[in-house]
Amino acid sequence: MAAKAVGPVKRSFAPWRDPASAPFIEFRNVTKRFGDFVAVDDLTLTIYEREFFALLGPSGCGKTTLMRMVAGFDEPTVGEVLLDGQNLAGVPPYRRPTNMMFQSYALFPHMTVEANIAFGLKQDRMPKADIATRVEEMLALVKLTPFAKRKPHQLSGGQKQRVALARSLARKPKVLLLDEPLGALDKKLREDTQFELVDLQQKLGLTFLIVTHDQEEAMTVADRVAVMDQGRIIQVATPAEVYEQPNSRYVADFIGDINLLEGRITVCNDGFIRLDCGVGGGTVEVDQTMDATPGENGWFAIRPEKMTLSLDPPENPTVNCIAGDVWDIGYLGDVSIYHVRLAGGATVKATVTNRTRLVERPISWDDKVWLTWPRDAGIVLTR
Ligand SMILES: Nc1ncnc2c1ncn2[C@@H]1O[C@H](COP(=O)(O)OP(=O)(O)OP(=O)(O)O)[C@@H](O)[C@H]1O
Repeated sequence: MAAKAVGPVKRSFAPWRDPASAPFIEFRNVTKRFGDFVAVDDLTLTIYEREFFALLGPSGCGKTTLMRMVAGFDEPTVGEVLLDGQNLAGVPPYRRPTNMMFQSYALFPHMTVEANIAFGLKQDRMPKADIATRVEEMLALVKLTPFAKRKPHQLSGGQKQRVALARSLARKPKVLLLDEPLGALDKKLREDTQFELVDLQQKLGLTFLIVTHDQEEAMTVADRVAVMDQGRIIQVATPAEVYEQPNSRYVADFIGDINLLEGRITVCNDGFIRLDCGVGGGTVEVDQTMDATPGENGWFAIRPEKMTLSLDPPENPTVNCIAGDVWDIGYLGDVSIYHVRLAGGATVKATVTNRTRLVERPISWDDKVWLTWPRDAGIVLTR
């Protein structure tokens, strides 16, 4: 993910920081077992109204199961799921103010776009005239008015995705549940659609819960992200927080690219930590406040784009400076990723932005280089 910007700049919306905010979706000590297998493990989570919330994690970590418990396709084995203060236990899916949009879209192939959008409304026995108005409104919302009479096979992947979205929104759910909604789209269309989704969510003022294993997608669309592992939430925070202040090696490593150097904490004062990373990493000093004791093991975590690579040694190389040899260079166009092998044998990645069009490579294979960084560039993790 390199030095990519962290999502669109969002409104100043942060109900999770306000103790007076009422929870909207609440998981209270929820466990979900399938036979002996624990898919969700004693999980507690609060999501707020109008939030765009992303569940992120590797395959099988329980993301979809969580979402299905909101939709009513699964019930918790233990614990409660509440929506707007109401316990959802026993409420069937069609009685819940939620709608789930699947990756496959599940459009009816023999029906036109407008008939697909109208389907749920007919089932709800909405008066015909109202259905027509609502369908028109939804078509305009997803910019598909000219395609109303087409069948799904006459649409592109992105258009089908928008029909599915219009159909999910037609019944005006309070919560839209999106399970890998953009999985079928190519990268470029996917990126455009992510911004459209955010736009739509803000325009409608709805709560969106998205499941994805694409971390860039989660970072782009979400107000907050929950990073999951084996049925548990490891960290819930804004995209910038999970990127800049991961609470563990698991989160640091799952989101973007990161270098982890193991060491021993030698000094830990208020706002300052020193770590001895041995021959490979040298002495690291970090501006950070944390609970740790000298002597404890720690990991210095730093993103590749936060290191400066140089052919010349720095003037005062006592801390936050390591030397190594360029072992590999990955040219990605916008940036190059340098793999630098340290004396101890470990490899560190550093990203260099290719600002000029020059194909000249000032730093090349086997060059001896120095990596430096400021004291606020990385963080120390103890788990
Ligand atoms: N109906 C079921 N019966 C038995 N096991 C299930 C059932 N549904 C899910 N599981 C198991 O629970 C775990 C979590 O599944 P879930 O679908 O929630 O994962 P996920 O994080 O959404 O994964 P993916 O990203 O692959 O969709 C998996 O190991 C899965 O095999």
